[in-house]
This record gives sequence, structure tokens and C-alpha cells, in this order.
Amino acid sequence: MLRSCAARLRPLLVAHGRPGGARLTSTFSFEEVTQKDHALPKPSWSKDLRLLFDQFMKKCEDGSWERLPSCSRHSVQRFQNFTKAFFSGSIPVKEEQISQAKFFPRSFEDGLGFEYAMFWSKDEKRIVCLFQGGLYLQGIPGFLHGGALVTLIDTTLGTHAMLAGGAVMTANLSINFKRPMPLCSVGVINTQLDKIEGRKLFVSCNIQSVDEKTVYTEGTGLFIKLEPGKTLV
Ligand SMILES: CCCCCCCC/C=C\CCCCCCCC(=O)SCCNC(=O)CCNC(=O)[C@H](O)C(C)(C)COP(=O)(O)OP(=O)(O)OC[C@H]1O[C@@H](n2cnc3c(N)ncnc32)[C@H](O)[C@@H]1OP(=O)(O)O
Repeated sequence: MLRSCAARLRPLLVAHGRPGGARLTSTFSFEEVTQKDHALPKPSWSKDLRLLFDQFMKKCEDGSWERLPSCSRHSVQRFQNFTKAFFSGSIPVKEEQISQAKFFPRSFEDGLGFEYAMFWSKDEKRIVCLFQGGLYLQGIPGFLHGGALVTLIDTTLGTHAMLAGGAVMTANLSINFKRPMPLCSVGVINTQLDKIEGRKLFVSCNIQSVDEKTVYTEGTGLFIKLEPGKTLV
């Protein structure tokens, strides 16, 4: 049976011995929620994306790399724990609505939005995200919308920051769009953690073409570790 997304993500967070990871699991107490893992090959994936995916799955065989599962929904339990830990007031969305809420990058029909799979290198402490932008992410005719690229960068850098520091939120993103990225093309995002200063995690990345000849976009992000008990609103 497919192991739940949270159950597969949990070892990652705790395995790195990061207090944040432990705090994240203790704060969020990942409940066993069996959901579809979207970071697996689908009919809508191009040959390039599948080839890259297979290459990285091979790298996972000796345990030096790990594929990160990716689901579309948070469980009600995680919603309750997250809001209880970090929000003092009530927030507009109600618990009964949470089961309909979707993680934005996973809210499109297969192949029409963000198709991506992330891999984490334990040794190099970095994420590689393989990405294919679907037809519903169009900006100028035939090319990806800049906001779609920012979403993917925020999610990829945020995942890296979360693996390094537990529950985080984005405080700042800075993006340079170097070349337009064609719709339905495949890009590879490489992240790095530049530094940690107290609760501040500084991460950066770029999005390159598969042949590494084109750098489409470069981005940096500042993520702040959330402090249980220090409410956000
Ligand atoms: C997330 C985990 C949940 C668990 C689920 C796990 C499974 C999930 C699966 C996959 C994860 C994928 C990951 C997705 C990632 C997406 C994340 C987003 O899109 S988040 C939405 C957009 N961001 C906001 O809405 C934040 C709004 N801002 C705030 O709430 C606050 O400003 C916050 C929390 C960021 C900081 O507030 P303060 O009060 O806690 O901290 P202060 O004291 O203000 O700042 C701390 C330090 O940071 C600096 N700082 C803060 N903001 C700065 C900025 N914009 N630029 C520069 N410095 C800044 C300050 O100057 C201070 O620095 P000095 O310690 O004094 O040196």
C-alpha cells in the first residue's frame, strides 16, 4: 500500500537530526494521511522529464539522494497544529473547508500546471527540482508566467529551508528573470543554503535548461524559522 505522504516525509525531517525537524514533527504530529504522491511519473510528463527522473531515482539507490514525496493537501490535524502553534486569532478558513484546500502548486489537473519532483542530497545538502510547466501557466504567448516561476522557486527554496530549519515562512524573495522559459519545457532547479543567521535562513537557486546551456531564472530567498508560542497574527 502506498505509504502516506507525511509518513514518508517525516523520516526526512527527523533523520537529519535537526531540532527543527523534530520540532516540526512534534509540532505538526504528521498524522497518517494516505494521499496521492504527485512527485511520480504521469502520462503528461515529457520524455526529458522522465529521463531526468529516472537518472535521479538511480542516484537514490545508494541512499545518498532521496526523492521527496509531494501531496496536494494538508491534513486537518496538521492545520489544527499549525494554526494552534502560530496563530492567536481565528483565521477565516474553517476546519471543514481544509479538506477541500489544496497546496497551490498541486492544485492543477495533471500536466496543465506544475509538474515537478524534488530530490534531496543528504551529503551535498541541496535540492534538485525537476520541473515541467504546463499550458495553464502561460504568461506571454508560448512562455511561462513569471509568477509561476516564482511559485516554484518559493516552494523549492521553502522546502530546502524547511529541511534545514523546520517550520519556516517566506520573508523575502528576489528573482532575476534571465531568459523566457518556453511553456511545456523542462527546467532543473538547483538550490543551496547560503547561510543561517539566528532564525534567518538564506537560500538561493537557479532554473536551468536540461542541457544546462540556458539559465532561465535566478532566485534568492530569506525564510524565517517559526517559533512555537510566538504567534504570527
Ligand atoms: C510551512 C511548514 C508547515 C508544515 C507543512 C509541511 C509540509 C509542506 C510541504 C512542503 C513545504 C513547501 C514549502 C512552501 C514554502 C511556501 C512558504 C510561503 O509561501 S509562506 C507565505 C508567504 N509568507 C508569509 O506570509 C510570511 C508573512 N510574514 C510573517 O509572518 C513574518 O514577517 C515572519 C514570520 C516572516 C517574521 O516575523 P517574526 O515576527 O517571527 O520575526 P521578525 O522579528 O519580524 O524577523 C526575524 C528576523 O528576520 C528579519 N526579517 C524579517 N522579514 C524580513 C525581510 N522581508 N527582509 C529582511 N529581513 C527580514 C528581521 O529583520 C529579523 O532580523 P534580526 O533577527 O533582527 O536580525
